[in-house]
Amino acid sequence: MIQVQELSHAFKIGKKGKEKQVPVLKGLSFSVEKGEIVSIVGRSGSGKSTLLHIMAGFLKPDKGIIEVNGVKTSVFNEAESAQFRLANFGFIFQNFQLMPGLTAFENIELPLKLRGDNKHVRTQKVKDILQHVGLTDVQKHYPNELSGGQQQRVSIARALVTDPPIIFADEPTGSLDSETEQDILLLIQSLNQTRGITFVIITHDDTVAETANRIYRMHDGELVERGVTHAI
Ligand SMILES: Nc1ncnc2c1ncn2[C@@H]1O[C@H](COP(=O)(O)OP(=O)(O)OP(=O)(O)O)[C@@H](O)[C@H]1O
Repeated sequence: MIQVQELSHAFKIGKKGKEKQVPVLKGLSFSVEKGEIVSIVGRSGSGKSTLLHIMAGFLKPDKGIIEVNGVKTSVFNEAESAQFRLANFGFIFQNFQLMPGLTAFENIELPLKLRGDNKHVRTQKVKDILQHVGLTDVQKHYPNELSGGQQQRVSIARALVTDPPIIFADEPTGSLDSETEQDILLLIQSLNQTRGITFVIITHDDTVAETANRIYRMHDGELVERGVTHAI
């Protein structure tokens, strides 16, 4: 489903004329199969977010090939990447990234508006998803009127509402207490099983990593497979 081949990326830092290259990804190759939950662990600064940004097409790599469902996305320009993202990827972030001026319902509805769905289709889809993630009762609440776990459910619902085959999650439970973390991990597993969504999860946390079918560790710019926790 996702194939990453010989991916290299370095950031330039320092003053113009005296820039230094800092290599972050060094010829990294790995793949994610359809229907898997894959987690990527590694110490802070090891390049996990850089890898996610490249896979999602936010950042162009210096070298390497990325294919998603047989489509070579690494050659896309910005507009092509944005269009591909809207159709294929959902995102979940540690700090939820909800729009503070929109209700839970409106936050979830937003990607459907961006894609041009009509009001009737939007309402139906948002209602279905609210029920699936257990938020029907708080749909009119604004983000600051929701708990952390509820806000993360809204952001998961927003990621799901366009039916993307792949969801990227960057520290999805990083701001939650351990009980709420467990709820969110169970929700991710259930969405993986009932909807067949593929998840790529970046995390520091071993409990989160172990939700995955496969764990990779970022080490010295490459990914090393750390083990299969439970095969799909
Ligand atoms: N825009 C940038 N310009 C220069 N250096 C950058 C930039 N973005 C990231 N880096 C550097 O690249 C390295 C990898 O960063 P990245 O954010 O991918 O790590 P990470 O593993 O996700 O870390 P964390 O777990 O702390 O989020 C770090 O050394 C960081 O300082």
